[in-house]
Amino acid sequence: MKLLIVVATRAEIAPFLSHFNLPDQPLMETADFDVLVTGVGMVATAFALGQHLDKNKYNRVLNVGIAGSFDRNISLGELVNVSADTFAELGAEDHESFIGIENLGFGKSTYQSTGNKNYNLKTVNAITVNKVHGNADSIAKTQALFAVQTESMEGAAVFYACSIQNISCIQIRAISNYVEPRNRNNWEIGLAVKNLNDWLLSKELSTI
Ligand SMILES: O=C(O)c1cccc(C(=O)CC[C@H]2O[C@@H](n3cnc4c(=O)[nH]cnc43)[C@H](O)[C@@H]2O)c1
Repeated sequence: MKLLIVVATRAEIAPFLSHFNLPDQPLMETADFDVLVTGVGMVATAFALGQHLDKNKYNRVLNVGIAGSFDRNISLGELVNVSADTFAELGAEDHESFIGIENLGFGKSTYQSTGNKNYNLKTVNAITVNKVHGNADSIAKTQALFAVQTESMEGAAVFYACSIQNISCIQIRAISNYVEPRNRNNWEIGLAVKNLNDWLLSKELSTI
């Protein structure tokens, strides 16, 4: 059995894929690891990963990608290890309040990494969203509700699929931007992608 690397877009791990000369297709298989490119967002990720894990066995899943940070103590380009990830929009609005899915009695919204190791990275809690934050009011409301450090559009979906399939799963993200009123000029996608790929290429993948 081997490692499955899950990523939303090919661009986020292009240097890694080039290094191993992997073809431009959603699933890339090697002797030591496979790479699944799911598409952006929790729906695309849960479907692609669920379908794949149903027919293929792995001993570990590694979700990688870029992410936004609420926490200004985390530098742009820095890598973080996400230990818990919450579907932030799952629930109901109740006038000015929000009722989480737990309190509605329909399940749970937070999923954990499993089999985590010490990678010498900051460990953070995250949310997963359908809509990238870019409005001051909604950012303030979200921070008051969840008090997490980072957000992505896929992380909780990967943890969810792995928990159903009982597969060990970790999530490493490189911070490309702060969660703030939208200003695409402030995003450092190139730096985040470089640092993420340098980290991946520095690792003996079988030890992750
Ligand atoms: O142009 C945009 O507005 C834009 C919005 C989200 C993502 C992108 C990407 O190019 C990469 C896709 C990937 O990025 C993750 N991501 C990065 N920053 C954030 C964030 O602040 N909030 C949520 N997700 C973020 C996300 O996981 C996407 O899959 C471009």
